[in-house]
Amino acid sequence: MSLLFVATIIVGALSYYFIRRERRKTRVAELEEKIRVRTKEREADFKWAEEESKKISEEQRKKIGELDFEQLRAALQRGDFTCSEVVSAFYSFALKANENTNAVVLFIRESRKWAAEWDERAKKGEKKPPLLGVPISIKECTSMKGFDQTRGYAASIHKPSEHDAPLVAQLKELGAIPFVQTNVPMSLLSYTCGNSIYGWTENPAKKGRTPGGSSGGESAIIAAGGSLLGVGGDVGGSIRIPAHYTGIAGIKPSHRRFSSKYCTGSVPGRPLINSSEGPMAPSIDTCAEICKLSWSSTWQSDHDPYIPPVLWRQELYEEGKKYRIGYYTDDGWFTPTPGCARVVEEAKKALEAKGHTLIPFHPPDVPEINRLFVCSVCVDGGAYLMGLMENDIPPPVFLKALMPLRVPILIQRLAGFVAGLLGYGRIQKLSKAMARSTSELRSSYAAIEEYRHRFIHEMQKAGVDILLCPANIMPAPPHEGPLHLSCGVSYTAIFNLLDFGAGVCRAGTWSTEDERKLADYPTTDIWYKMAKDFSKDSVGLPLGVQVAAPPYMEEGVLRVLSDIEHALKK
Ligand SMILES: CCCCCC/C=C\CCCCCCCC(=O)NCCO
Repeated sequence: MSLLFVATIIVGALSYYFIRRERRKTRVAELEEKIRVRTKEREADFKWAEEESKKISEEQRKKIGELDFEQLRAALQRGDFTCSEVVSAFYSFALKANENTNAVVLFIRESRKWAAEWDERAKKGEKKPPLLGVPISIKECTSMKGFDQTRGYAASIHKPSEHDAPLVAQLKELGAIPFVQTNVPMSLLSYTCGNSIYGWTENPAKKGRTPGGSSGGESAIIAAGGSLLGVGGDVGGSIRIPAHYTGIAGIKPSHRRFSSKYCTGSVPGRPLINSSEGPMAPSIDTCAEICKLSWSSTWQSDHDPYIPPVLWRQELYEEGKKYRIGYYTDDGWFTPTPGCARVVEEAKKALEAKGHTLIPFHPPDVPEINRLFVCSVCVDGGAYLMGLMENDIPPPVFLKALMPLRVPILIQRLAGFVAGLLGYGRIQKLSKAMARSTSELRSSYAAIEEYRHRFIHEMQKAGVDILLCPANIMPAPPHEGPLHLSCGVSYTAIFNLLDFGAGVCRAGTWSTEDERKLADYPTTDIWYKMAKDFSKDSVGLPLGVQVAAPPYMEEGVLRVLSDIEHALKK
């Protein structure tokens, strides 16, 4: 009897195992087929773009390629080039940029039609909108009607969106022409850039290094000259870290300045830590111009009543406006590698020279805030992410990164306790990040709400309006680096948790002196060792600084970044 029982259990377990294995095989085959089809569509798209790019003379293309954003905009307004000529030129710039970066996901073929329509209207003498004919690149997960927002999941191929994201829709009405979709990391919850559908995106400054993420396709195409303006999104640094790694600029406004309607985030249903769309461009002045145009009317709140009708506040952006700026180079959680702190000191001096007042500021309790961020950005301990990944075919390093989340929460904490006994306090701290119950989740949310008021109070006490700090702990690391160092986003994630507006502009370059000083960088735990390792051999890589301010003060952030960029950008 008992033998029969044991045999039944074994047969049952084996059948379950084999059925699951077969199901998985069938699923993988289905997903691989989807990727094969998408790869063919992508190749066809690139051929199409190549043909279309020939519809302009070499001489015209060269002239267009020499223009920056403002010059191109003015040339289009004057009618020096038609929108169709400009879009043709940008197909070729994007293809060229893609050769070394693999930033482009798909071309938006309707751009050809939109350009022709604007040309037609201009011919009829209609009033020209302010962004007439300016081509813009769009992060893959930003809703575009008729296009997939896969977020790197093969399962989401051929499930096109029915709507444009509000920021895209508004930019289109202002005359801009979305012409290309750009790459993201699978899940979006990482600051690298790669997935099984489209592969890895390279940093144009150095092969083998990431352009950052999740808006890494955007930063790469812009830094490589394939686009003059892009739309990214940011829930923990996804606009700002790519800007820092590639030497461009970007701003994540506080989340109720642009509507997020129709935007597919990394973890839907997440309160408090929200994703914000925002502009990315070679210069912060372009980002400022886009914010100004967008907030010069109540378009966003007219289309999404959850957005308060806060208009552009020119008085905060006025050239010559002086601010009291709190600055720090170390947040008390993760000491940045040398160049990343040095550029903050240089930006501080440049701002003082412009007449701003710089005051040392210590953000309170960042280690605890980092723990609360990880808890709240995942919400359910990683269950949603793991569900999607298990039903898909992630690059192996993504599975490795998710491994700690597969361990039951009690074991995570026990392992953290042991790490604490061995002197690895930071690891112990993060091992307590995931909520074990809704009651723990609620108390994390309560702690975030309380922290927001405490932080503002600290700023008021110190008499500062705006903050200056590093953009990230290191210069652009190798592709897999961010997946091993998810805890390396404290400098950016804090401003998502606070819901501040925050932006980054270029402030310098990793130098031989930074490389030499790296020898003294701490190696007190595995995370510091990795950051040190990933920062090696970085001479010549771009470095940015970050500026942040409480909600609805984005104009001040843009003013300070512009002052830094003009003083320091080489
Ligand atoms: C892919 C592995 C995920 C592991 C989960 C680790 C938990 C927390 C990591 C936080 C990292 C945040 C990076 C944020 C990137 C970002 O801003 N994405 C924008 C999405 O719209």
